[in-house]
Amino acid sequence: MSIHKFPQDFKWGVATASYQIEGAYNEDGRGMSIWDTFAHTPGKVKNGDNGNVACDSYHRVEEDVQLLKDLGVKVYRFSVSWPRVLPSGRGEVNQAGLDYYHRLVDALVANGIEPFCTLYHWDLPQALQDEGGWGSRGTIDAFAEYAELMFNEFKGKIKHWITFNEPWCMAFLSNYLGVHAPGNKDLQLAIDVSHHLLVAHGKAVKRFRELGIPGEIGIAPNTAWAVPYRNTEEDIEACLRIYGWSGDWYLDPIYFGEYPKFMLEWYEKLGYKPPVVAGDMDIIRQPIDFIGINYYTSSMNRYNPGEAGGMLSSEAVSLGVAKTDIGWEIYAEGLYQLLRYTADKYGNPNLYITENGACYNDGLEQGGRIHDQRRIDYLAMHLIQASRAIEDGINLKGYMEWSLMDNFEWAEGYGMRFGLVHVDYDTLVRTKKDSYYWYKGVISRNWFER
Ligand SMILES: OC[C@@H]1[C@@H](O)[C@H](O)[C@@H](O)c2[nH]c(CCc3ccccc3)c[n+]21
Repeated sequence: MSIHKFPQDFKWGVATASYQIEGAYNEDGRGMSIWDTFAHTPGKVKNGDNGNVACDSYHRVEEDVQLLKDLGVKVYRFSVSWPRVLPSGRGEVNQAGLDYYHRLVDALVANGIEPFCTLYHWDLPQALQDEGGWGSRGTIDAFAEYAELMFNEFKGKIKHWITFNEPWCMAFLSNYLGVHAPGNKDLQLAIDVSHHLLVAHGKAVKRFRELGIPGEIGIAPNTAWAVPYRNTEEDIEACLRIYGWSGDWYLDPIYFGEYPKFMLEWYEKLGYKPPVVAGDMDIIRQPIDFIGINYYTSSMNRYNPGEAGGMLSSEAVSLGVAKTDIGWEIYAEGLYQLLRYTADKYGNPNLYITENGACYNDGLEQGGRIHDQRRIDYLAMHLIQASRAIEDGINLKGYMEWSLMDNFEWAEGYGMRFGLVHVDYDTLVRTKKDSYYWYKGVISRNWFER
């Protein structure tokens, strides 16, 4: 057994997202989002689940903040529902929507918890989608206006801001693979969406600086690590394309003002390229204060130019390790390698792990306890790698576990549970799982033994 320690000021937290927990989808003036439309479309979400009610967090601010306080977190990462504050995406503000976030933020601050606000976690106002959504350059300025509204409204209260959660999901999972809202399957559209969201990110960061908003701002790509099947150039390059797809494609324009050459050449070989307009790259490359790392799993990849290799000619081969209940392989070493790669490539910037967690669908046992030992094991394995990264000089400043509570797991619906707290979706009763108590201990001690 060894002791794994963390720095004194390490920001321990948990994360959630608006569409996954709030519910109240048509209350108090909230406008429709693309996820309301998508989830209401038969066949898109397992069991026909949707976020109409979710965890009903819109009506349970005090109850949820009490869960956070009991857990002892220093930060709480949540996201804002853009259509709740701007029902049509731009123009008229819905004061009741802003009031909800004021209630949440004020309760957090009153309990000594720092709000960590994601401006966009996938719930685009449907009104903007009707005008082309992220495939249209018009959405860029709509986002910048939304961001400015939130910066001014919460100036001094919210000091940690994330523009976008997982650009790859916004672009490729949603517009090339068609798995998420709005469900398109168009590679050029996905490349257009990537570019437009990057310009929108840059404009928001620029306004953040110009407005003199106190605090820090960053972006949270989902970056999957990839291990080469054989130590050959072909397999290594197949891996480079995998994390280039979801990581470098977004971070290189921000840090270097240009798309990664190897990915540009790959797309151009297929006949695709980003719709760059003069001046875009200078807007995108506004300096940011941190990178949010969302890490869950890794893959082993090998070069395969055939069908199995897909658009990137990179085929995933099983790592031969245990999987969580959603089928993702458990590979904690990949977190360290990803942190190392990111630190080395982008000049050791401040990093937060903005998401890390596991899907285990353990249910309520007699006596109302939930023995999710597998989640505890998963978290411990990954926190060991986080502690190792810090000892190696990587500027990892915090860790936000996904997720505070079971919630709407996108296309998987409510069948996949990631929470430290169990939610009974019939009664909405919250029940702390064993992992909640374990994580509470880690936070209070700032170390753990394993
Ligand atoms: O799937 C668990 C969580 C989601 O609930 C979060 O909203 C989202 O930020 C998030 N990202 C990832 C990794 C990328 C991914 C997203 C969705 C589906 C499959 C993989 C896992 N998760």
